[in-house]
Amino acid sequence: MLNQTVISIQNLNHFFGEATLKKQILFDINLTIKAKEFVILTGPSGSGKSTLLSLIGCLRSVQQGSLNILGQELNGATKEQLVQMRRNFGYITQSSNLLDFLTVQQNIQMSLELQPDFSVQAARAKTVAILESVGLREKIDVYPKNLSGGQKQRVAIACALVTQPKLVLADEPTAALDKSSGRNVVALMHRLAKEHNSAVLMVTHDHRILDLADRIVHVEDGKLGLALNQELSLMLPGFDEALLEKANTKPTVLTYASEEIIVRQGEPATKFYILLEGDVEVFQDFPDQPTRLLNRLSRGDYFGEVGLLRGGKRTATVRVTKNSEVKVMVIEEELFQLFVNNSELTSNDVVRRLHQRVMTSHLSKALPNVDPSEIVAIASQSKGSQYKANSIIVQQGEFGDRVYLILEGEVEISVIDQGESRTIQLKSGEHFGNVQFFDGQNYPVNLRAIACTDVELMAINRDSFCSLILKSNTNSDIVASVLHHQFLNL
Ligand SMILES: Nc1ncnc2c1ncn2[C@@H]1O[C@H](COP(=O)(O)OP(=O)(O)OP(=O)(O)O)[C@@H](O)[C@H]1O
Repeated sequence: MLNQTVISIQNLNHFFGEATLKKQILFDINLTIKAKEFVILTGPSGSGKSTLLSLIGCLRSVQQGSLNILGQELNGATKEQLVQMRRNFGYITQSSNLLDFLTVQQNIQMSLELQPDFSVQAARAKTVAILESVGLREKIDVYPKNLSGGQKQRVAIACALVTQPKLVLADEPTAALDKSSGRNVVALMHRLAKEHNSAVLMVTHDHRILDLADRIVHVEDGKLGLALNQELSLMLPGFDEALLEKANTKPTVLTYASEEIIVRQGEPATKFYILLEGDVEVFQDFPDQPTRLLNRLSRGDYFGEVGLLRGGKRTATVRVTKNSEVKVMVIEEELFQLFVNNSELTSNDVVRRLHQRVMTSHLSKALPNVDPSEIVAIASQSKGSQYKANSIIVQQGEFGDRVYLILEGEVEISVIDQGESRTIQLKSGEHFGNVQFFDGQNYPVNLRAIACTDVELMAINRDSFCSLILKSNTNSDIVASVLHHQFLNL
């Protein structure tokens, strides 16, 4: 049910006008949308978005090509069949199109009256429930003129979703709203559509809500494509369109099938990848250990930066998750460096993720029994920091509320143990911290840490680190040895 195809369009063309005035508006459109997907349709004015939406909404007849909705072919459908099909849809337009002479409840009830199993009692219960989910239960008997713009749109969402439609079509639903109400309205629509298993196709020019989409498609001159610039601006916060225009290379899109390998550990790194659709898994091979799953990535993630910024070799293998199909935007190294070098925002984001990933890899190696998602969660809360050679990282006597994991460089640790001073050299992948961690108190540290070279570290919150160590305790000997070796017996 969840993977059910709601819309399947193949080779769709559409024309306006007759004879010599005949003009093609849509060209060879291909698009599939599945249940629960939230798809945003963007494109310049006059590019054909509304025409496409009206065809999908069964407000026009298909002229050429295939438009299949919920398993029914609509090329050749009669007017009655189109009307019948529309009952499966919810519509949300720019201005809420509520009827001013009806109360909120009566407006919502109108949507329900078209349903075959309509009953007044059930309709009232459904209306109350949907108004509760849009946060407007107390407005049930109010007339639309007494609602704000954002509240009207929330009622419009209630009208569109109360029938649990398989497909919601939204045309610029935030156009009349300010930034925060616009975003709230779309976030609400997103949540409710997922809860009701509805697919959503939303036309918008509003760039502030693009990150809420599962997928963005773009119409230009009647042709459909992926919205690569919009995707870039979502993933790389300092994306600059002018820079892309000047660059010698442009991003391309590649598709990979279930379980196909996109990058392989050990191979040279020359490209950066942005995940547009589907899911991947990241694996790493460590010497003398079984291959380990490090991370699962989905739309909204990128990968490939570790190899490009560290040593030029792939440090992990990225493989398409079983039964997923993946679309990635591929960016050549030169273009990636251009983005990173020209934007502090992008550079910070990429370096932050790189630190988290190197940390994930080190911790996964040290703690083989911990679920990768727990390590990723702690890595995403940890902070990277850099120290110049000879600088002090931890001063003896400071409070020890964190553990330090060395990502790059070497650190010299001095410990005074029973009146005797001992020194040890730690390197990338090793960690240090307070010896008394495990009784929950903040004791002063009895060690001093100095950077021997330039050093990059991740500071991990003490309690998070302890919880990870304790979760790895399926083999208590390993835990005991990790603790003993890393903290007690320096
Ligand atoms: N009924 C019609 N007869 C002739 N041409 C039309 C008709 N409707 C739309 N067009 C033309 O088709 C093209 C696409 O229009 P459409 O409304 O689909 O664009 P759009 O991308 O939705 O634009 P906007 O973002 O401004 O709403 C435009 O060139 C428009 O002038």
